[in-house]
Amino acid sequence: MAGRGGDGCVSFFRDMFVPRGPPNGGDGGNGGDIWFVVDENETSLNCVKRQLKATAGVNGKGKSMHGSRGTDLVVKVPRGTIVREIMPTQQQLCNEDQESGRLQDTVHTEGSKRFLDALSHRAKLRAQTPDKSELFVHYPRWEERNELEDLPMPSEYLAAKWELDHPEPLSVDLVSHGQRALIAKGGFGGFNNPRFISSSERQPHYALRGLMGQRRELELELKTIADVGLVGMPNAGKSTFLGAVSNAHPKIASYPFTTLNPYIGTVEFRDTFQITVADIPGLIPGAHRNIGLGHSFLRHVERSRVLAYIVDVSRDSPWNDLAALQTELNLYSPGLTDRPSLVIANKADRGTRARENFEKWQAMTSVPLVPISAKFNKNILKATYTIRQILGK
Ligand SMILES: Nc1nc2c(ncn2[C@@H]2O[C@H](COP(=O)(O)OP(=O)(O)OP(=O)(O)O)[C@@H](O)[C@H]2O)c(=O)[nH]1
Ligand SMILES: [Mg+2]
Repeated sequence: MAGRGGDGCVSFFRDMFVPRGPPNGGDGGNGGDIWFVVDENETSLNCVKRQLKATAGVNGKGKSMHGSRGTDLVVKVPRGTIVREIMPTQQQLCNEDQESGRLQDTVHTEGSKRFLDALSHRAKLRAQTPDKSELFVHYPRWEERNELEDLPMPSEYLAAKWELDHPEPLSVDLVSHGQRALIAKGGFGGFNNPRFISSSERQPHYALRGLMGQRRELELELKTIADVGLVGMPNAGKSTFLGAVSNAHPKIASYPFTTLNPYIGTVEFRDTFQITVADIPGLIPGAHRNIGLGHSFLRHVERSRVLAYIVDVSRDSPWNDLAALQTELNLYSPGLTDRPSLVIANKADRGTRARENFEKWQAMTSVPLVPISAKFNKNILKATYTIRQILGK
């Protein structure tokens, strides 16, 4: 929720010789806004609190002192964050309608029903337009004397209120470093009493209250954006590969499902060209039935331009592993495997079996196949240059 606007102040100039001077209240400050800003160093949404609140604007004071603006709340989010507004469901809207209609349900006769209809309609209207005098701060003991029914409201106030009452549903995709999005706008700060001076009113004994800040219910989803997405079975060596080619230091271990969260590394070439690579948890056959860690992480490779399949080439018939991976990708999002891709045949250091497998595989496929040993840093450059070549196409 954004900050509430501060109230305007009603006050008058006072001096030893001027007991009733001109009005000199100050305006209330606007409430703080809530902003999201993309920071590429953030990797997860854990940093975003469940409830966000910006500070309120300060009330105006006498001697024309304006209240200061509420401080904006700026929240860092990772690149690839998608923000959506949660709209009230049909059911919730129905409940609200029932609530206001409850009065009617207890009535049976036609005549009294019409009477209660009118009553509840009026109650509804009143709920929408609160007593106008409540929108103002009154000078002590002037509440009764201030006649504000016909007072025109300032256009800035009306515009701010319109915006608050008719919010555009929020839907943004935060894709680049430094990108900002206004998530909730702070409330309008109330006007002071001098602003209400007119030909008919020289001494206004009222000032405007501030408006509430915007309040939104949002859903955040992270769909990582990297140039290359690493896809492979658990233990194939995805994280070892990422560690070998980039500045990242992902956790590596000899058991499956070492990686539990997506990880992004940047590969730097000699000519300063850079590519980002996303390492995600391993995928196993049946992931679409939520076996293993399921499909939930595939959204992190969904937006990659190139898919790099990491396959342990020392396993029996490694091409079956590739087929299984592709099946899972297509079950997650049909057509995902049409994306430019290459196969990185890892663990090529593992004896003759690895070499035989590789040679056999190369003879039967047309996809780029690069043998490497991520662990012993063999042929890594060939792999990164092949990726760069595919990206350039
Ligand atoms: N011999 C050999 N072992 C490797 C090679 N690359 C990785 N390994 C080993 O394979 C094991 C798994 O490596 P990881 O990089 O953690 O595999 P991963 O694909 O990230 O696994 P998950 O995160 O569990 O999906 C580790 O014990 C590595 O040391 C390689 O090129 N040769
Ligand atoms: Mg891993």
